[in-house]
Amino acid sequence: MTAKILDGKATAAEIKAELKERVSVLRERGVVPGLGTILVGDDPGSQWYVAGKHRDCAEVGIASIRRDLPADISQAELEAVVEELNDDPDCTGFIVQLPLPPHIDTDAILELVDPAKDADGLHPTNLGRLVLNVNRPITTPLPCTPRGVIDLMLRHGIDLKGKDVVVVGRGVTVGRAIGSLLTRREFNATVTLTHTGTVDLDGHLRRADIIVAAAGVAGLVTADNVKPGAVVLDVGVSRVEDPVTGKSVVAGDVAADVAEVASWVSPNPGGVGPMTRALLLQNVVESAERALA
Ligand SMILES: Nc1nc2c(c(=O)[nH]1)N[C@@H](CN(C=O)c1ccc(C(=O)N[C@@H](CCC(=O)O)C(=O)O)cc1)CN2
Repeated sequence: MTAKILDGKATAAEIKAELKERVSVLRERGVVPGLGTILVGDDPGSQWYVAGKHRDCAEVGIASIRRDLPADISQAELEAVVEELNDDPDCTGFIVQLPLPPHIDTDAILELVDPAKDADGLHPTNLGRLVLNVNRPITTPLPCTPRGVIDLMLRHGIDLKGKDVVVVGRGVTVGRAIGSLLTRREFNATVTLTHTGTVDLDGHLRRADIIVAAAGVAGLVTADNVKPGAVVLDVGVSRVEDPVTGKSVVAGDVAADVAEVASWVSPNPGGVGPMTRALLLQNVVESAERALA
């Protein structure tokens, strides 16, 4: 068996085309959605991700607001920038690029974001509403990566009802949030959240209909621990040394041989990453639509 590809790039392009239409409807009604980004420091990776977010905005007609700040900014100065975007009517949603420098209290910064403008869906109020299952239909932003994972499967015709989903990794942005989404009645999946303390991870993986690997451990999921015909999504990002060039390269959690046993795999890059970017835009558009309703 050779697995089919869950093409995140093509699916994200499809979502962006739909969003472009919705943005032009908003603009006709006098609303210009605007995404703000707050970037602290000069990490090249973070700069690249933020630049990508602004390119995506331009593609669909969302206005961009950038706040690029020095690495030695104080907590109080950064909080003032968050407050400024909370109060800016041109900014309908914004993100604080992570990670922040170690001297900054990240939780305090994220908590200061106006929940209605929380484009990442990571504010405690929005995560709390997700856990309480009170934002149905969607009334507050949802975390982009879990939403992207689910959309990627649904748009490839994969049925989630009654499926055994094993999530590897208990991080807030993916692992914890995806369980709250997938167990909603409209998806009706059964979710097992595994982590570094899980006994017999291989056994869990071998029983899974769907695996969402978000551990950040290169090559953690191999053909040996995947059930034939399973769907495998690779959300992991870690750095490894390329055996040929000796250079540091980005690696996913899923080994290449998984494609020999799975029915579907998401490539990495080109799978969940582009979906995360598209769902960020969708959160911004939905917030603007809600404000208008
Ligand atoms: N405030 C946030 N900070 C961070 C987030 C986030 O969602 N919100 N996630 C990551 C970085 N990130 C977005 O900010 C992000 C990372 C990677 C991709 C992506 O599309 N990756 C490509 C591969 C890129 C490569 O080759 O290096 C892919 O998967 O195809 C999108 C967004 C941490 N910070």
